[in-house]
Amino acid sequence: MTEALMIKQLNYRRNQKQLLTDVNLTLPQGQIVGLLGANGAGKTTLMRLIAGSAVNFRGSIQVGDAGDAVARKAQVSFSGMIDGFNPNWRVGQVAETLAELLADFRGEDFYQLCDLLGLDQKQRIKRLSKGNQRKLRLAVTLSRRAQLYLLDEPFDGIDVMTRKAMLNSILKWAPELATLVISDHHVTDIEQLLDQVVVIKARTIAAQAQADDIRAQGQSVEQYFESFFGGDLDD
Ligand SMILES: Nc1ncnc2c1ncn2[C@@H]1O[C@H](COP(=O)(O)OP(=O)(O)OP(=O)(O)O)[C@@H](O)[C@H]1O
Repeated sequence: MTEALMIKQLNYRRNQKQLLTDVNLTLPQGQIVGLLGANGAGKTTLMRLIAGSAVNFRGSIQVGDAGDAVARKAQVSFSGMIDGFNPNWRVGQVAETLAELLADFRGEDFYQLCDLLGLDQKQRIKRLSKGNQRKLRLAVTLSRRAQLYLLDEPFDGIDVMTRKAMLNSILKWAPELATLVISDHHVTDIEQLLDQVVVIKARTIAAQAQADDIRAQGQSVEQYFESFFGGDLDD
């Protein structure tokens, strides 16, 4: 079986700073994976590298059959993709533009997701509240047909009701065979979704485990995650 993601000996430096060291990670198809780490651990950096938004690393990153950054961009739907958009655009314009740029963008899915999440097509990006900006990111990310979805802290600053709507969207819209990686440092937000947990600490992968195995040992995913930090969430 083709793995969804295979990373070997990934090392990445920026501005004379080592950001990731000897990262090895393999993820199977069809799982929801929590990428858990403290602030500054390297979650966003790792996602940008996988998505092909950051380059010039050592080692290899393979998404399905796609190895180079251009090929990976076509296989990975990354929530950070929206960061370069014109803040004056309206929500509807985002969809129109993406439909022109990306062969795998599904406008119908996007409009349905917007309805489900209560997003107004006519609102300009810059006028959206923080929560609505997070919803837009989620809608854009899930509206692509990709092998791998990377959701970078989708629930940051999100209230409980909105979080429920977003969790439902993820469960409903994530294609069965795709793999979803969700980064977070508040494990409780995503614990119920997770099949697998990857802990990133000190610039590398500290652990990888199936959520069911953690629970079978009488621990919650949150307790498991916290056990790597001894109550101190510094990376
Ligand atoms: N271009 C860069 N040059 C130098 N350092 C960088 C650069 N980009 C990120 N960093 C540093 O790399 C580290 C990892 O950052 P990253 O954003 O990947 O962490 P994170 O785990 O996503 O954190 P958070 O949970 O706070 O979002 C941080 O110390 C950050 O300051």
